Amino acid sequence: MTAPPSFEFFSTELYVTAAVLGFVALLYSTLQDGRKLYPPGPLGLPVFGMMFHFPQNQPWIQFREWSKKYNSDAVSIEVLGQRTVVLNSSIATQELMVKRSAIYSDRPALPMLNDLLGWNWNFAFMRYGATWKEHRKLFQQEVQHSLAHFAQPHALAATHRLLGSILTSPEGYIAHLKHLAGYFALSSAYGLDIKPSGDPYVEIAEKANEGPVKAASFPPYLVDTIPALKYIPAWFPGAQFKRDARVWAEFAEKLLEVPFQAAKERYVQGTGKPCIASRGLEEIRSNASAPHQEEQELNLKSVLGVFYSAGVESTLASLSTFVLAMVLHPEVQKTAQRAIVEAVGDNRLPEFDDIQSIPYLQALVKEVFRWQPAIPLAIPHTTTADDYYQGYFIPKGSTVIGNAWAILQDESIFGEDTHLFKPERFLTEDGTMLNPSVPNPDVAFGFGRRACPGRFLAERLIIITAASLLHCFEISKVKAKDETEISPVVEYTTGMISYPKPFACDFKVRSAKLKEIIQDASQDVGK
Ligand code: HEM
Repeated sequence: MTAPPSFEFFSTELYVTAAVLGFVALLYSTLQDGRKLYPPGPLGLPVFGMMFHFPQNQPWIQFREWSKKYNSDAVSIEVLGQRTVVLNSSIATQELMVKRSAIYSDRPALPMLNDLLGWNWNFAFMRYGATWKEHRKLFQQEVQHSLAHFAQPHALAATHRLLGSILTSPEGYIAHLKHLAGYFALSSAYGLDIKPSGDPYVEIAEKANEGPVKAASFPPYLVDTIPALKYIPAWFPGAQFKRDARVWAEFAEKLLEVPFQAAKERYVQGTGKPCIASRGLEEIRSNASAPHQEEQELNLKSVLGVFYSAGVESTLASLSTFVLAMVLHPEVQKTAQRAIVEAVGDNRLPEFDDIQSIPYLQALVKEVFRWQPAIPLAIPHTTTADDYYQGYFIPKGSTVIGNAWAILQDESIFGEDTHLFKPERFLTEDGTMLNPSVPNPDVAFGFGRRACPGRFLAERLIIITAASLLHCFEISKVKAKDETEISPVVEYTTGMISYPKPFACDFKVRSAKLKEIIQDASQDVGK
């Protein structure tokens, strides 16, 4: 992971340009909006607003603090005339991002990402409109079909390879978890069997991913606040962002093309595995008389291109949180292991049909999503019309952020001690069933019409991975030379995706029999 961008990228010349443009924008918006009352929040400097005081480290925490300080679940700040509204309660996100989703579902224009990095084919960052609707519909339709037919075998294969890798080199567990997520994305989308290391498709996808990770982080690139900056030439002092963009754009194009062409070739030769690409291509071919064949293929290619970029890092962050929670809470681990062994026995690996009968495991995975959401502020939405919330004015074009982290910490929703990891909060008092009166941690997957459409794929992969790791291994703290245990600290990174900071832990296989079963299962993957 590369560090999030900072305003230090920019030279004095750019700041002066920014200040002039910002002043004009501010004057314009002030004249337009008159004396309307915005959601409260810190004012910052004249013209620049909060540009130099945008919270840099884990802004979700600061946003909740402001919400308390200003006694309002909606708070807002302005940067160079652009208003950002942060919603810190479930009531506010339900009211605005869900009930009024017709006007809260746009994305910011993101010129850095969409224009300079060439990610405009990715519907996760598209403006709300006909093309976004078409791509999202196709994505959902393909995911649904995949869930019913082939996602589970792909997820099991990825999990078995993970178990084998952890058995061989437990210290590399983060790389193995990432490989699991990448394997699942590329095999279910394109039918590709990626190599355990040095895979060329993964290299392309990883390089391409650096672009959105940087461009979608907080604080935003200056060019996203002042789109006119995208026209300055790459040689201009301070225009490092344009030079970076050129490199990343090349990989965004490769991510779109290279795996798709590989899947198409296999499909044409009849050698492809069941996957979304082969099914989509088959559907296009079987409708040969329908118009716009090329456009349909382009849509399929674009939708497939989203799988790796949208799914891998968020899955990795959630699974890393799972491992951290298991290391810190051996008692939770033991309870889950007992429940899994009771359902699965000791002579085989867990399968999807086992999951329904293990409510404790289901509660545990919900708690992973709740305790430390992988994307604490989701992805920003934008409004397409003026609106009011509790008397406050939210102008058209405002950036709207749902503070998922704050909502998932709300004790009035999830019970007491929400800062603690306690799967029991999702269970009935006797611990035998999921408690229907405690809501799912849905907001970990975003809000309204833009909520994560890959959620059910991600949940299946994560729950079978958690079940398999717990069934096969004891996950524990590492020991120092003097035999004392080293307890990891709960510390998270800043950025659109938030990961636990790296920590060491140990995986010990639970029996010789399981070791054999893992070796057999992992050898079969990719054959
Ligand atoms: C634990 C794993 C995951 C988490 C926590 C997660 C979370 C999220 C969140 C918070 C958003 C933003 C929603 C919003 O704007 O309100 C999102 C969007 C999205 N996610 Fe996921 N996601 C995960 C896995 C996946 C996977 C595996 C895929 C694909 C297979 C995927 C595809 C997408 C797409 C395409 C969008 C953009 C939707 C749109 O703009 O219409 N996600 N996800």
